[in-house]
Amino acid sequence: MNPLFTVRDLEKRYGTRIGCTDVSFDLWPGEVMGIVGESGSGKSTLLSCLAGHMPPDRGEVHFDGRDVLAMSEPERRFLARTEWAFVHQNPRDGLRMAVSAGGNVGERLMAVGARHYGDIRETATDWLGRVEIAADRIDDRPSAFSGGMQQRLQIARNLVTGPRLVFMDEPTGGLDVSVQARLLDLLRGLVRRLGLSAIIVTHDLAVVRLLADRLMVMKGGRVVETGLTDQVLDDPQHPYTQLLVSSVLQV
Ligand SMILES: Nc1ncnc2c1ncn2[C@@H]1O[C@H](COP(=O)(O)OP(=O)(O)OP(=O)(O)O)[C@@H](O)[C@H]1O
Repeated sequence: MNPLFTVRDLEKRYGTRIGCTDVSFDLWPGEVMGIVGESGSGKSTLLSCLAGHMPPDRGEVHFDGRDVLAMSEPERRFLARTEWAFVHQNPRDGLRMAVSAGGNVGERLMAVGARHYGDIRETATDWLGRVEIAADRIDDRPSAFSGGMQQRLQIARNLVTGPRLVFMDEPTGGLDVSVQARLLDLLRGLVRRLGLSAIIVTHDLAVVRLLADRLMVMKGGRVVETGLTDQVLDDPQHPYTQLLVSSVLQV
C-alpha cells in the first residue's frame, strides 16, 4: 500500500514571518490526521497550502502519486471538486446560501457528471437523511437553517461525491457545545463508515480525540510532536504538548 498523500519540507512565509516550515508527513488511505496547536501556530497556513488554496514557498505535495503543486489551476480545481473535499469552519464559506439544501448537494453531483434529475434528487434526499436533515427541508435555503444544520448540510455537500481526501478546518468551531457534540458524533460515524482519509485542523483536543488516528502538534509554524492520538494526548513528550493537554493553552 502506498500513502495517499505525501508532504515534504513544506514552507510558507509571510515576508520574514514564518507561516509554517519543515512540515513533512504521509497520510495513509483511511487515516484521519489531526493538526492541533494554539492560535497563530500555523495550522490554517498549513491547511491552505495542503488544500491548494495558497502556494507554499517550498516543498512537495503529492496526492495518489500526482504532484499537486505542478498541476495547472484547472487540474487542481477538478481534483478539489472530485477526489478532494473541504469543510470550512463557517458553513457560509462552503455552501451556496441562495440555493436550496437539495440544490447544494445536487449541484456537486452534477459537477461530477450526474444528469438524471430523479437520481440526483434521490441521492440528495438520502444524504440529507445521513446528516439528520429531514427530507421535508430539501427545498429550504440554508439561510433558514440553524448553524448546526448548515454545518451538517456543508458536510453532505462535500461527501456526496465520495471524495478520497477531506480537509476540515475547525469543523465544530463556532457552534454551541451541545451542537458540537452531536456534530462530532455524526462526523465520527461518517468517517468510520466511509473509511475516509481526512486532515482536520482544530484547537479543540476533544475533536481530535474522537476523530483522529494520528496527531501533529504545531507551535510557531513547526511540528513539535507527532504520534498516535491516544499516545500523544495521554503521554505528551514535548513541553508545549504537555501544556496544551493540561489545557493551559486551550482557548
Ligand atoms: N495573511 C497573513 N499575513 C501575514 N502573516 C500571516 C498571515 N496569515 C497568517 N500569518 C502569520 O502566520 C502565522 C501562522 O498563522 P496561522 O493563521 O496559520 O495560525 P493558526 O494556528 O491557524 O491560528 P488560528 O487558529 O488563530 O487561525 C502567525 O504568526 C500569523 O500571524
